[in-house]
Amino acid sequence: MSQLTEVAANPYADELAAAKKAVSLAARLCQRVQQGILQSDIQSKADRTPVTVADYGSQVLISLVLKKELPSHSFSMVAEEDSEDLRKDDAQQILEHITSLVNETIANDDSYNMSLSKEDVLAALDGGKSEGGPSGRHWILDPIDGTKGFIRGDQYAVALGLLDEGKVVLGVLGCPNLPSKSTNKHNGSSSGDQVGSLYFATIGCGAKVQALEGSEPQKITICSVNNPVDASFFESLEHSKRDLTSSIAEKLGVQAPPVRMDSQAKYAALAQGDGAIYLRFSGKGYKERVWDHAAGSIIVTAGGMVKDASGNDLDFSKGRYLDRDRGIIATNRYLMPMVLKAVQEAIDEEQ
Ligand SMILES: Nc1ncnc2c1ncn2[C@@H]1O[C@H](COP(=O)(O)OS(=O)(=O)O)[C@@H](OP(=O)(O)O)[C@H]1O
Ligand SMILES: [Mg+2]
Ligand SMILES: [Mg+2]
Ligand SMILES: [Mg+2]
Repeated sequence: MSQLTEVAANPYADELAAAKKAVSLAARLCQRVQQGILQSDIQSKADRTPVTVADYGSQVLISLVLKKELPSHSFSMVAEEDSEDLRKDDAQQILEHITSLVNETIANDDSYNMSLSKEDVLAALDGGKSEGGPSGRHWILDPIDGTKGFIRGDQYAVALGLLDEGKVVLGVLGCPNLPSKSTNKHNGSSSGDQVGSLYFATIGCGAKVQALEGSEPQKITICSVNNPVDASFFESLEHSKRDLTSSIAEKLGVQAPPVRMDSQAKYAALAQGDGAIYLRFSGKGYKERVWDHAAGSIIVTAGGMVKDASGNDLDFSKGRYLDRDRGIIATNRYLMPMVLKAVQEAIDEEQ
């Protein structure tokens, strides 16, 4: 397809190309850090959740690449991290470390001839303080989703979405540790799946996967199981109300044990047909953040459905938090009505 035809078919082709480039570069930084992560690379945030040099480095690189690749676009970003903790006196060493990680990642790639100062790094981080909302365009970024999984050496995702007039129109998920069925199918490999994939979708154009290091994109499809007895479900490793999800699974007659996985890699795995259902029910009072679902949900909705517990679409237009009714359910269109019914019954019984 010529570039002109591609732009006509996909009005977000330029943004998609920039987002894929940004996420790939950030994933490279993350992979390097995960291989040799030290206790001194990890900090604790005010809400007691962890953040690492790679979360910060990834956010800096992504904002940098998006600005470089889309110079004529206005820039607004809703991102998880900010510079506050790094501006403290005792954070100077870690800030230096982040700055050199970012500069080394740029130097190892041929695209940009530049070097960032510590001030540039702080300013790039604060470019993610937008409130988002229902009008205009806003990037939505989780520079590392599943930081706990990242630290453990397990699954994590670099998750970038684009909100346009309150709707998610594009999503890219870099999943360095997730095996991709689709890329494997086409490279003829029989000795295990290709690990390290880039999943992406733009509204109305389906979802695809390619190797993080670059390969021909392949379409992915959600599984077509229509009997819940044959379905398996994903849930979070640490933030899941297991009593509720097991009650839902029991009502559905699901036989397989839950697949517990960190991060939006769950959405990617679901979108490529590795399982049939993703149930996300967090503790009472926890408000979901838009960056934990924007990229993942559009990759699933390309072939499946993502709803809240009342069967409504997720509303990303309300700022940094998701306006939703208890719980998130992702599955194919055959299973969704049955899952929603089981969810309602399980919630009613719980009350
Ligand atoms: N209490 C509570 N309940 C629900 N969700 C929470 C909670 N605390 C944090 N978070 C958010 O969960 C994000 C990670 O989601 P996961 O699906 O990877 O969870 S888990 O780590 O597997 O449990 C995680 O994203 P990252 O901070 O990007 O890792 C948080 O935004
Ligand atoms: Mg997250
Ligand atoms: Mg994060
Ligand atoms: Mg976090």
